[in-house]
Amino acid sequence: MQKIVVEGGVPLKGEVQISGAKNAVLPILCATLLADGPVELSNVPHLHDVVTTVKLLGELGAGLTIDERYGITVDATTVHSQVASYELVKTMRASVLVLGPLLAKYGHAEVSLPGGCAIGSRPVDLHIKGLQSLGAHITVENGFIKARADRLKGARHVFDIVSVGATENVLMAATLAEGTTVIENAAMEPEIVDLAECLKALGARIEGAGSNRIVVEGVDRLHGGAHHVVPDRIETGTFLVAAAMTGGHITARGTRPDTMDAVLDKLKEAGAELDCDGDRITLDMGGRRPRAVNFTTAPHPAFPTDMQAQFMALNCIASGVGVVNETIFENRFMHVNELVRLGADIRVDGHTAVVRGVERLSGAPVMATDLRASASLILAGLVAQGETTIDRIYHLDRGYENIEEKLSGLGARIRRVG
Ligand SMILES: CC(=O)N[C@H]1[C@@H](OP(=O)(O)OP(=O)(O)OC[C@H]2O[C@@H](n3ccc(=O)[nH]c3=O)[C@H](O)[C@@H]2O)O[C@H](CO)[C@@H](O)[C@@H]1O
Ligand SMILES: C=C(OP(=O)(O)O)C(=O)O
Repeated sequence: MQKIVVEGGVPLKGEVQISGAKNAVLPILCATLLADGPVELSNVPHLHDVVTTVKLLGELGAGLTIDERYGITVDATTVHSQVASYELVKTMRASVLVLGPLLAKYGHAEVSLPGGCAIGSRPVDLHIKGLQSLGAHITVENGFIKARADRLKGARHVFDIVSVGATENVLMAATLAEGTTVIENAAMEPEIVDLAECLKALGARIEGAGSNRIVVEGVDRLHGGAHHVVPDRIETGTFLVAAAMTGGHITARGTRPDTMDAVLDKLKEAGAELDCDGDRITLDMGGRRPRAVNFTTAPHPAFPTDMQAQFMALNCIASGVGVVNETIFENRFMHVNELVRLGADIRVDGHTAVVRGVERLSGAPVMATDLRASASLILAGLVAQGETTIDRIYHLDRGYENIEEKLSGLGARIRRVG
């Protein structure tokens, strides 16, 4: 099995190109199922999760063309199956996002339940309730969500709690429903805005994406079109934290500073100097040790759960004590024990982790447990004395494109072995 080996101690310097966002491209690939013509996607990151989604679309019968720059064109006019199998869905939660599009387009869909994952249970009751509000009949049998509707009907739906995935499923389904759908307490993530932009390019009528109230005027059909995927704010944040931890000076290129206020504010609080200029963010730490920061994860625009592990790594070597509250997932502290193996001082009590910064970490073999946990271990390895070997890096390949090449380009001593 492949591993990543990091030798700590180099302050990162230089420029890094940011890829398209995993959490935007996955729902957008699912949305292509709604269109009556080819949909051309650019700025698609080359990630394992993208490969899995493409495989799923292929299994459903969609025509797929991939160009030399990893632009993907999906032609869903040849789709002949409305069943998403367990084999593909189990490896990736985002597969449940074919439910809304298949149901809206074909009047029926069967999608395997995604099941839990390392960071906590991943229920889909909110997805189901939302689609039921649009008139779908849904049962859960033999591990499958089975949905049926002659034609979905627009309705007002108020989400009990903010859910990114459920907002996406209902938004996609509503584009082809009869009449107006109002989604209240909608998720406001930049990836929802990007999905709405793509749907609009295909002829959907949507207002309010990015606010907590989205209004969709259903249309009879969506046509083909083109969309450029939004840059990955979590990948951007991960590189900026890496630079801050190593006392470095880097520029992230091809990103969107306006999508990451909470993260940039925390970096400033940690002592980083930041300069945002168009699609570039420059961070200068000037060799200083970061200050520990307190934060609580919550839906956008608050601090993202997908940056929790990386900032936890920063707190490990910062001056002072940082208190971290995780409110989205019940089990998203899997990286704590691994960081402790590198010499970190962290106490967990329920949803709260108290991190006392130490002067230095020391390299050791560690195990990646999920995607962002893997990233946090690389970041810790970048500042640890000696060699850190990270096992089970397939998690990393789900969500970071060429992370070791990109970090090497910034001067890090990092390599993949095995
Ligand atoms: C609000 C939030 O930060 N969502 C994150 C969540 O999105 P993802 O779409 O996976 O999860 P949701 O936004 O749906 O989950 C938000 C909360 O709602 C609960 N829930 C969700 C669906 C459902 O049917 N029933 C239910 O109870 C979840 O357990 C969770 O506590 O994970 C992604 C991957 O890490 C992140 O990119 C998203 O930012
Ligand atoms: C956990 C993540 O992704 P997923 O919801 O696809 O598991 C993530 O992006 O951090």
